[in-house]
Amino acid sequence: MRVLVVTAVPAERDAVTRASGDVSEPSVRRIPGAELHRAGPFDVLAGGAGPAAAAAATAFGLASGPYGLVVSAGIGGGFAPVAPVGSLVVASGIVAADLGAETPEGFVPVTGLGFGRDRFTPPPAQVRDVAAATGALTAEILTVSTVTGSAARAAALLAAHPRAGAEAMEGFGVAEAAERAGVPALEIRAVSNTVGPRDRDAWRIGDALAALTDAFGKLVPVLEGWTHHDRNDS
Ligand SMILES: O=C(O)c1cccc(C(=O)CC[C@H]2O[C@@H](n3cnc4c(=O)[nH]cnc43)[C@H](O)[C@@H]2O)c1
Repeated sequence: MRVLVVTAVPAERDAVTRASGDVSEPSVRRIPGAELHRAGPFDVLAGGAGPAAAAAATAFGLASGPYGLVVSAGIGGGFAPVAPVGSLVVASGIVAADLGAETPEGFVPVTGLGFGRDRFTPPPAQVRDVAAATGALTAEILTVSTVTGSAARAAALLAAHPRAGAEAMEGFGVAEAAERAGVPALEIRAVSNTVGPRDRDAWRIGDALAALTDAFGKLVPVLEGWTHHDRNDS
């Protein structure tokens, strides 16, 4: 099974491609708006930051397929104390945390307004396998368009989403495009910073990128298992 991995920036893409060993001569294919870097079972692209860029890039990536799975991957903010810097989170739910409306009574999600959707649920068996292979925490990952920068906003997000482990900016866009293409989607985040008051100097991007490489290395045999399982089922 080939897997499309969608990151925001090239540094995250390269952290994933490094997982499959020798990438001195990466195989690169141009698709509209991005480069697809082939590395073992993964085709990896850096689609840009935010859910809109991620959805567009995922749609073009999937159209170049076929793919059996899409993974939104990269660094992310972790909610303390469950997801410390350097840890890994795999999404049990991919949630658009700021898609809705402010009202006098507070934030109302689009579903409360009577339209749209604000969450996708990745396939639980694959989430379990990823967590077991990588040691990732399983929790909801919030998609936000604005990086959280205060303790008050972090607390409000956790109050609204008590099962949240991390936030990032692309997962919901990737999942939306994948759903429309009929392909299952996962989200995996390596925690580079704690969600809360902004302190860019405290971000441990190098450690998080190393954790991402390590995680995708551990996923290669897991994917082979899924592929064999698929074959045995057919
Ligand atoms: O400056 C660098 O070297 C560098 C290397 C890799 C990645 C970056 C990014 O800035 C990636 C942006 C990407 O990261 C996600 N992210 C990370 N922390 C948070 C957060 O606390 N809240 C929301 N998103 C976060 C997000 O998906 C961004 O698109 C820089």
